[in-house]
Amino acid sequence: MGHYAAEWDDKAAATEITKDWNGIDQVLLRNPHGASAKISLHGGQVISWRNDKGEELLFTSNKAIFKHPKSMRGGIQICYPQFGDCGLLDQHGFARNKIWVIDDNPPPPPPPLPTNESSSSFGKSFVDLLLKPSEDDLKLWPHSFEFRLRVSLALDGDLTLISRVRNINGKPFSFSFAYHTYLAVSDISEVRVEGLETLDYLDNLSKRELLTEQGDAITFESEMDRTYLRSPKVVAVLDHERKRTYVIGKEGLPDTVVWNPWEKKSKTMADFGDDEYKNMLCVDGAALERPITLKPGEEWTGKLMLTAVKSSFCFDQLELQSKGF
Ligand SMILES: O=P(O)(O)OC[C@H]1O[C@@H](O)[C@H](O)[C@@H](O)[C@@H]1O
Repeated sequence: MGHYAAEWDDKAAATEITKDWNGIDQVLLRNPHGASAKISLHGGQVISWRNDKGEELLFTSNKAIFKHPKSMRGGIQICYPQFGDCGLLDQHGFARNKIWVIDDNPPPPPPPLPTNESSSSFGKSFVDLLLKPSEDDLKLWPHSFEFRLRVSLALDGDLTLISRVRNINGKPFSFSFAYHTYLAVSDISEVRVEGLETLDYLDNLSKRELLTEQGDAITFESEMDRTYLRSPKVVAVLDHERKRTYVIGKEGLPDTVVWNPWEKKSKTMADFGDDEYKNMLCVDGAALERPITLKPGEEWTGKLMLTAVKSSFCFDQLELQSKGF
């Protein structure tokens, strides 16, 4: 097992494989300070991310349906090769409903930057999952690809997901992509999203009408389903009641989706509690407006980095730079 997880300096156990609700393998990443992440091979879905106090940072519905092949409501879902219903495939594409495999012999992580103390803690415990299309997938979407998903947990508890999609087809193909990320929040009415002010967005609640964000930070008082276009590399979600800030960093992912179903839609979702909209917010790093096109042999990389800090913490530019953003 140790060959796909780099060892911690203090030799604390870094990974463990157990079974999920369907008897499908899941990988537990742990760091020596008690932070952890759980990834199911079902969908390559991150199903838990806990800080060093054992607090769960991702939302999972109490009514989630844990039954293959449907993806579970919550965590971080991989939406590929289609986002939403903009295409011929099922909603959000097939990747989230497939069984991925662990790569027992992954390429090593890049060496830490010598000048930078905190980056040396980056990506020490990781797993690489692979997805290749089945014959049935190729009937629906006739493009051969290899999808490598690396999930890493750092010493400071940061969670990083790196997706690499390679075209192993004879012809170019295009796809859209999102990390559909369910953040756990204490009360959606007390939550603010910073970093998306003044941006153009597509309002998915009104036929993808193109609008411009007018307000300061985004706050919530009704259903929201928007795709912010060409958003910055870093967006922050402030949970005032819990005094927690999520910092969402991204690379290769120009867009950001913000989704909360609110009360009426919640009641129509079989795998979601009527009041659970109060305790979640989806903020997805995504590539939607302009689909990614890969020529034969080309590879695309999309990276998401999640940090959860106390709201009093000042996440200044230097800190971001030290983490590679
Ligand atoms: O119920 P699903 O397929 O997981 O999708 C949930 C939501 O996911 C969001 O990302 C979309 O913007 C919404 O339109 C969608 O309703």
